[in-house]
Amino acid sequence: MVDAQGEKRAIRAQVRASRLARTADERRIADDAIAAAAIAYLQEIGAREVAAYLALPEEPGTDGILTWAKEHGVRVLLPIVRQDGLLDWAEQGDTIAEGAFGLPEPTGEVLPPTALCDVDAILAPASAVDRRGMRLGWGRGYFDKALGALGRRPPVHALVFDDEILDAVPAEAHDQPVDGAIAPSGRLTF
Ligand SMILES: Nc1nc2c(c(=O)[nH]1)N(C=O)[C@@H](CNc1ccc(C(=O)N[C@@H](CCC(=O)O)C(=O)O)cc1)CN2
Ligand SMILES: Nc1ncnc2c1ncn2[C@@H]1O[C@H](COP(=O)(O)OP(=O)(O)OP(=O)(O)O)[C@@H](O)[C@H]1O
Repeated sequence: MVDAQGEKRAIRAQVRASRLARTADERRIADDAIAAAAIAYLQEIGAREVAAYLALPEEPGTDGILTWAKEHGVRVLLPIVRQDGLLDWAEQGDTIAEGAFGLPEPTGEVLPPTALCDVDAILAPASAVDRRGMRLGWGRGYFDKALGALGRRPPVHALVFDDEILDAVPAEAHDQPVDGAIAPSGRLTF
């Protein structure tokens, strides 16, 4: 009997261990490569507004992308975890606060979940993605809900390390596929 939730838990545990095992040098090299691929993509589509996230040290980093966006007048929406399981958003500013689950969060004016409709591209956190575009998150459904609620959906790319691009991740009915992945080895389109 295939148990999608059990398989998902096992993949998340493996990814968590692999992320924690990376050295600071390895992280920096990977983050720089992800930023280069992401920035090239955002330039290619002429993005003026993007949704991304503030990364924990072990996650695929977004600092390079956020700095580039700030320098080029590209507006970035960053998620804020709500009590009810949805995500609010706030524009990238100069300060960061610690939010729910110890996640770094923006401190600006809080925008509702529908703010996500207006962006040109979404760079989503993920624990793994497969070659069909099925994305696995961290198990609370925040991005599945955020993406599932959008009428017109901007293109979504998962930011992952190369070893997180798998042949198949377990899919459940509510899982929202993504359009591509951005990893140190470059951008993949599904
Ligand atoms: N940097 C960052 N911000 C983000 C996300 C993210 O993945 N990364 N999110 C993306 O959705 C949302 C928050 N998602 C969360 C998802 C799960 C848990 C959590 O508590 N998870 C479990 C087990 C995690 C694990 O398997 O390692 C726990 O800690 O008990 C917390 C936040 C919004 N902001
Ligand atoms: N659109 C939705 N509406 C209501 N509940 C949802 C929705 N999407 C996901 N969920 C719930 O969220 C929980 C976590 O789902 P899942 O294990 O697929 O998370 P995930 O893909 O790791 O999370 P995330 O979307 O945050 O990256 C599940 O219990 C699921 O029922």
